[in-house]
Amino acid sequence: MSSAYDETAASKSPTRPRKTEPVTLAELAGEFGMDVRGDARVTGVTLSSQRVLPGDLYAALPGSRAHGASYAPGAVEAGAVAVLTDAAGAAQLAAEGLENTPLLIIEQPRKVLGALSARVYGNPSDRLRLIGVTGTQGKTTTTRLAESALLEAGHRAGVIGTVGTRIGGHDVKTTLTTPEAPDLHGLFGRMVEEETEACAMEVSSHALVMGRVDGVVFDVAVFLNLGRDHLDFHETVEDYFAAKADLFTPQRARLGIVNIDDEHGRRLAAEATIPIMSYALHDEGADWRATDVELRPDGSTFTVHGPGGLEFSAASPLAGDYNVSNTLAALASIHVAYSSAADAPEAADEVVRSVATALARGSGVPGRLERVDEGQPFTVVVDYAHKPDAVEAALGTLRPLTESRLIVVIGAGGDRDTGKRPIMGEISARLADHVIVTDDNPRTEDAASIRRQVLDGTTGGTASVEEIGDRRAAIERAISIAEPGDIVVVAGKGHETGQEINGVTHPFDDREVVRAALASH
Ligand SMILES: CC(=O)N[C@H]1[C@@H](OP(=O)(O)OP(=O)(O)OC[C@H]2O[C@@H](n3ccc(=O)[nH]c3=O)[C@H](O)[C@@H]2O)O[C@H](CO)[C@@H](O)[C@@H]1O[C@H](C)C(=O)N[C@@H](C)C(=O)N[C@H](CCC(=O)O)C(=O)O
Ligand SMILES: Nc1ncnc2c1ncn2[C@@H]1O[C@H](COP(=O)(O)OP(=O)(O)OP(=O)(O)O)[C@@H](O)[C@H]1O
Ligand SMILES: N[C@H](CCC[C@H](N)C(=O)O)C(=O)O
Ligand SMILES: [Mg+2]
Repeated sequence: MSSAYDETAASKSPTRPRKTEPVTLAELAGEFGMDVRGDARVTGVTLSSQRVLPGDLYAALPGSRAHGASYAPGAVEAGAVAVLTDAAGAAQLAAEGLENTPLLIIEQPRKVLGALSARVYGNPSDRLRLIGVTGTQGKTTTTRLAESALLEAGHRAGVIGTVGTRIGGHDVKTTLTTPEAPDLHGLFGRMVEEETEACAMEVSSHALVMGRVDGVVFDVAVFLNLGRDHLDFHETVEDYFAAKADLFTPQRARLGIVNIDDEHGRRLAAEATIPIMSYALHDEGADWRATDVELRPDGSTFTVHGPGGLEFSAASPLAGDYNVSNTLAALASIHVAYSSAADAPEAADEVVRSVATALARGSGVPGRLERVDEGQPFTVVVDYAHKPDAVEAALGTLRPLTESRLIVVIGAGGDRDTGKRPIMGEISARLADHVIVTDDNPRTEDAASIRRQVLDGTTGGTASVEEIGDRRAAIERAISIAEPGDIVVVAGKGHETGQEINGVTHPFDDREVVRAALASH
């Protein structure tokens, strides 16, 4: 290995390994069946011209807005030593005056991108205990719980998902829930360098369809549930199920942990082509069960029953029975991840017992039933519920915990599935006492029209309803009317720190806005 590579910009980027063994275009072309023009020694891969580091292979892929080849000149300027593209991209490069740039050419380059990225970074995922979590609801919660409890129990753990990435307990900024394959394998490479043992990551259905987890074989894949979501991206629920089910095939995972309380989970357990272990709160036939469940406003305790008579107690820092289900999934997947052939037979039992004890010491999950407490005589909770099942779950959990009134501030995001809007309005007006319909991220849509669609759903409910478009004003109003014993829920944005309106993201954090409102209450 040349020590020069330690001097590259990669050594300063926390999203990449500091050191990689250079690989030549000729080697990559041979291994992945690509045409090659010229040669270069590649030390990294990226899909984004804006994140090129010197020595990178820039993957110029066709997209929905542009062909990546249009950004190749910028990529080369930033230090890319070669470009991976298709025939159309190669022609575009020539037209842009980049005819001498070393090239790898293949039809459908996205199909090789995952395996190629893994190769460039030295297949780091093979050296991690990898947990991949899919489902409509609960991915962030489950992965973050797994990571924080592993850390608390003394294991070096990482997590990748909607709230970003953490390596050894340190935040690393990533933007997609499931990063693109080159970024993902780079992150794994860094995790291996940081001596990470285990990584829990969210696998979105977009990621599966777009090949973002290609080149990864998960030690354990987890299926939480399937509800209404992303019907803007997947044409039918059947397509959406098929996208998620693809994770439970031998090329993607060695074993599946599946929630059989969920209708689609039962179907997956029957149809999957890898070994499956089931978990459930309600189905007594499941391999992993939780009994003696005690739900409190600030968390829950329960007894876990696993295979082979394994039994231990667990205490989760999160309220709600759905979070008991998420926690059970996290514990079962940790047990599987620590039960590889190379481990001593009892090792996984020991790990999962200590993790279950550590859970309550771990942090909660940002923006998931997150309480904002400034000593006020009522409760304020910020929750990322932005889909019908999530609104139902969060409000359904808080309703029986409410001594007086349940006040909900809610909206819906623009440029996303429109069908969910009235359903979210209906659920709010049925479960809450007072609903304030406001803006979420309008994106490029007319905010008033989105609110109208949410309001349309509220008409048959028992709650009183008002409309305040400005989200800050809506939150201030909710706080101003709250009385002792009330619970105020601010739904939809959770951990988000910005509000996107017409392409501009304005700083906005529900938790901070609540704190400011409480200060002047
Ligand atoms: C539908 C979708 O997922 N699109 C993703 C896709 O876009 P695209 O293929 O259409 O790309 P494009 O914008 O036409 O650009 C073409 C190419 O030029 C490149 N480019 C573009 C601009 C530039 O300056 N430089 C540059 O190199 C792009 O990286 C891309 O490779 O490839 C892009 C590059 O990686 C992604 O940023 C983009 O995600 C967009 C931003 C997105 O919003 N994705 C969401 C829907 C998403 O993936 N969400 C899921 C889960 C959500 C959930 O369940 O909650 C997630 O995993 O995050
Ligand atoms: N198992 C569950 N069943 C139903 N609702 C849930 C469950 N877990 C979490 N929720 C609700 O869904 C919201 C989002 O949870 P979380 O962020 O963990 O899910 P996610 O799958 O990562 O979502 P996203 O795809 O939007 O990132 C929570 O704030 C809560 O309201
Ligand atoms: N990953 C989700 C986040 C939605 C968050 C919510 N605040 C909204 O804007 O709808 C999406 O992009 O669909
Ligand atoms: Mg998530």
